[in-house]
Amino acid sequence: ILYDSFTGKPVNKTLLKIYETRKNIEICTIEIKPCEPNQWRRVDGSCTNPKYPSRGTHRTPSHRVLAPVFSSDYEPRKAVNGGPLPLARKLRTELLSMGKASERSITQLASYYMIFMFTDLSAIHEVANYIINIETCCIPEGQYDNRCIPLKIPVDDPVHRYSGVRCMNLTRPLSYQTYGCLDNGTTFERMVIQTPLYDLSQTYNPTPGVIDHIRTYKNGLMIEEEEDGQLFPPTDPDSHMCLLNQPPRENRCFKYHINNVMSSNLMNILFYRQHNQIARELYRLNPSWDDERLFYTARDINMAISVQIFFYELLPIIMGKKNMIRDGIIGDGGFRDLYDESVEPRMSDEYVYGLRWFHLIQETDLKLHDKNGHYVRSFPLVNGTTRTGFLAIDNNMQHIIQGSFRQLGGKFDQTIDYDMADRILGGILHSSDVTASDIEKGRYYGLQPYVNYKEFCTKKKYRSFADLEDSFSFESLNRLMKVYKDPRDIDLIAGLWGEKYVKGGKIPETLYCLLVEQLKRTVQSDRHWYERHNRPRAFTEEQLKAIRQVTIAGTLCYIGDFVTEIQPRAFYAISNE
Ligand code: HEM
Repeated sequence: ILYDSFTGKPVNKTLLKIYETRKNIEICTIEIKPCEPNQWRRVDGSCTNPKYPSRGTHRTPSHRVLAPVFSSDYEPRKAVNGGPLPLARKLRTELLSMGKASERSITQLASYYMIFMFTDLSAIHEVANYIINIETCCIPEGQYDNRCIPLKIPVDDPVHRYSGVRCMNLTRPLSYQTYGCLDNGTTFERMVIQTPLYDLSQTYNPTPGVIDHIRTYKNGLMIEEEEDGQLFPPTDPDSHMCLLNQPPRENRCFKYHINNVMSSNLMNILFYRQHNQIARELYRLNPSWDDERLFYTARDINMAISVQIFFYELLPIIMGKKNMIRDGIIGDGGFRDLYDESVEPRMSDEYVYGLRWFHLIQETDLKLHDKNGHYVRSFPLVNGTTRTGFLAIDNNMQHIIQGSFRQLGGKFDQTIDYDMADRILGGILHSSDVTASDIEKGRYYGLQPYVNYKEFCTKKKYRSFADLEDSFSFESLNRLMKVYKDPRDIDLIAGLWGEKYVKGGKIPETLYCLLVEQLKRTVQSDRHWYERHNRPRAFTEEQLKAIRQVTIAGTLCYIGDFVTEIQPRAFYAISNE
């Protein structure tokens, strides 16, 4: 049955005709085979909830915690006084300090895993749009191009007052309207490419049909290519997506996976390899199993590992373990069944957007180490985006992994690393400021002001800056008062940047609340959630126990190149304890 990606309902003939004329059937619809009650989790995410078969597939519309707000024509909302909101770049330079500071006990690996888990939910098609498709937003050619939303740089900018750069290329978010699945003039709905579930979309690729190119259809294995004794997912020698590869030595480029930020690429290679390791082990133990069973069992275990590490090892460090137990995000061992078939699998825009706050914790100066733990050299992380070929040469992958659990991560504070602030896209764009993009994009997604989200979370009213005194330090609130005339003008991410952290955790109170809001839905809406005892082909008690014992350290021992020594809790730094 052909379903409409936006409404989630079977497509009728009239609509099909419209899509045919617009030549966008492939994007606006998805074909789904009837759901079978005992089937494995499908790669394309369909039938996650049989009541809504097409919800959970890629291109499922997002959930909105608060209804979107725009001015006319889906342009950003205005300030309370009717004027434009302050320039995004101005806000960034006024609200965030630039510099470098390390956490005392959290490693770089935490940020690698964080970005890896975020790429399970999002994709870089919006970035590709402004680095590959539309490069003209800052030149006269792009001046009247409606697709362009360039970041303007004020003349007194602390960095660019000297450089002469007055504009950074940026394009509008991609929506159902962009692809012609909804008519112009209807409410903006962002088009998200991955499935709205934690199901390793980045490893298995939910785009219909792609998995057939990745699987060998033998013994549950996926295709691996060997280079220099290391195993990689298939490469495309003709791809132009690896913009920063330095040929002839660096020519590997994913064919069926996203060529992304380097840390995410690296984790993805590891989980890809892990699938095959698990499949081989399963085959050794169960030589009578067919390919289908081996593939889906290996995938099921691989997904469970990725989520177990995220929910039970990484997020508790960030959100506070007691908070997460209190709010029902994690259990205290054993099976858990929170599935509720009335809840549609959807990801909230605010959740994915809120994860951008983690741009503040990213240390970009990578310290590469060899397998004996000796420092080798530094490498700027931002020079590695889309540079998949770099990971295949000179033991780089091994050295980055070895460094990831030895180097301290960036501090969770209101300071942004220099490269994140001004050179986020390495050599791909001359100047690029991810945090200014974060502000600008929030406005084009129609996110409501920060205080409305705070109100949603605390049920209190925030009408004046004085109402915010309990949630900000004197200095952070002062910074906000300097740039915003009214607290109802404050952009969501700008509020998060300065807000005090949730008790027992390391993230802003309102971000914590938005993460909880989504993570609950994630567990409730997923029939295949690994902790359920009555999901199709559920783990036995003993099997779940084994998954519960998995750690990021154990995973790196299992699949990381030459990881023979590692601290047991590798998101924490090596200590004498
Ligand atoms: C803790 C690590 C990180 C996390 C959790 C994170 C998270 C995110 C999220 C959630 C988005 C929005 C995606 C969307 O809405 O579809 C985003 C956008 C982006 N991130 Fe990160 N990120 C991290 C580190 C990095 C690093 C290291 C780089 C580059 C080296 C990077 C570059 C970008 C870029 C270029 C965008 C798009 C900006 C835009 O067009 O608005 N991020 N990131």
